[in-house]
Amino acid sequence: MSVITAVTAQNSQGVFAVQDISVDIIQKQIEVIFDDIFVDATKIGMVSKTETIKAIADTLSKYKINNLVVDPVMVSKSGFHLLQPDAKETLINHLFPITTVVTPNIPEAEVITGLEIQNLNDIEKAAKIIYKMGPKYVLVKGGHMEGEALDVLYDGQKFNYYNSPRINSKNTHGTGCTLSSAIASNLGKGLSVTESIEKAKIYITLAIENSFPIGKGVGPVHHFYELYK
Ligand SMILES: Nc1ncnc2c1ncn2[C@@H]1O[C@H](COP(=O)(O)OP(=O)(O)O)[C@@H](O)[C@H]1O
Ligand SMILES: Cc1ncc(COP(=O)(O)O)c(N)n1
Repeated sequence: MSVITAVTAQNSQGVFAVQDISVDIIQKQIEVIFDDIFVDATKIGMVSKTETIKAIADTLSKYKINNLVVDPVMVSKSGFHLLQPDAKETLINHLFPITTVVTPNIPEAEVITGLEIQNLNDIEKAAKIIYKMGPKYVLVKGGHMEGEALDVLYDGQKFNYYNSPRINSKNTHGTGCTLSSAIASNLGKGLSVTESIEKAKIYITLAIENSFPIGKGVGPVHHFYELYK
């Protein structure tokens, strides 16, 4: 089930316009879903602005939500600010405390923590700081680093590492969105957080390997059910 929080005009070359959906309709979309169908897991992606985030957090708080994955989407691959800068604090204060797994990429982890991230040690430092903001697990994704695509999970006590070779492809539009959705789906099926991430990492790696060059810019990753065994 989907709740539309904003409509974007975007293609492989960039994001050209955003229209936010009004708060009343966002709240109603959440209510009619949760009042009707049991929700095993929820994933939140682009949330755009303060009012939207507050509406989501307030409405979700009326329900007993399980397995909330928050992808703190801030800037698209093409450089468009998908989260208004003044909404960052609201995202941290209102959503992080109810989050099961938060999945920042490196630039997002830098904005959230104020740290400059250049190596694994910095990633681990950032994960510890973000953990203190309330989520049960922090997964810092390594797509924006050099070398292997290494994602680092922190659970408040120890780190787990999810590694894959870096695939030489320019078609990586939506890699983070895909990974967080796959993690949420796995949690909804009842897998543990670590198993969910392990399987999601395999899924995104195959989806990038099978991505295709449509459009003039950054093409999409490729999803098909056979990948997801
Ligand atoms: N070129 C690549 N090769 C292999 N894995 C990648 C590549 N780029 C990103 N990934 C993986 O895709 C997932 C999303 O990461 P990332 O691209 O950092 O997120 P975002 O889309 O939020 O910027 C992570 O598991 C990351 O390791
Ligand atoms: C609605 C929406 N959510 C997220 C992204 C980020 O994805 P990417 O960084 O691959 O452009 C996007 N472009 N659009």
